[in-house]
Amino acid sequence: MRVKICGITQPQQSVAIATLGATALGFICVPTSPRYVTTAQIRAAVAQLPENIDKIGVFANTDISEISHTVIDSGLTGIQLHGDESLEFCYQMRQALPHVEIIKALRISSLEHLEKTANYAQCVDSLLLDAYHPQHLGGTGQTLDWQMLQQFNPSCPWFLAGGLTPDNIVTALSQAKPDGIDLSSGVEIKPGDKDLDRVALLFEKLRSREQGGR
Ligand SMILES: O=C(O)c1ccccc1NCC(=O)[C@H](O)[C@H](O)COP(=O)(O)O
Repeated sequence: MRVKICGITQPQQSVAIATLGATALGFICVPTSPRYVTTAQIRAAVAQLPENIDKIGVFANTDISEISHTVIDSGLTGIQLHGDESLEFCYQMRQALPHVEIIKALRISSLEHLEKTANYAQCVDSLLLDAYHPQHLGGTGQTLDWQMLQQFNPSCPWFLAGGLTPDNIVTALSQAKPDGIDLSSGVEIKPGDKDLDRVALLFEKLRSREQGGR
């Protein structure tokens, strides 16, 4: 299972989190976020990371040329579109960056929202389902209704996000069956400052769940 830890701001934490077992790290490129990092900060973190770690930039309602410049200048291997990006935008993004992973994040508050995700599955590499919050786009610690996701099986791989923690991850995965998980505030001391003990605990929980066959 892919494990993405999002909202990294410190290069030394990115290396430690990769060593603990993360397969992907997320860097927030949304200036209003308390976890925002500049292109230069991302470049510094990426330079210290092994090649097999996915380096994902998180954008919201940013134009294609700005995203492309950030990706090229920083060495990101993927982007996560976390705003109101249309299907058309995702197709154009694919043409602009054909070799970069595109993840479309969708903030879900109802079954209707969930049904709309099918269209995006055609034009991106992966979906990421996050919880809806009226004021904030992400990193809110709000959980999704995992029960609603029991039958969710889109035509592309998907990440479960939204309020996941080392304490609730086993319950979440007993209900939803994602290809990957994404955590931010559930493994933080404060926004952008990850709690490495909580990250280690997360991987312990995932390992013992695997060993128990759950
Ligand atoms: O984390 C942010 O500050 C953020 C700001 C603006 C857009 C997206 C943002 N985060 C995106 C993520 O992928 C988070 O990991 C996701 O929302 C889950 O966060 P959490 O509920 O804290 O685990």
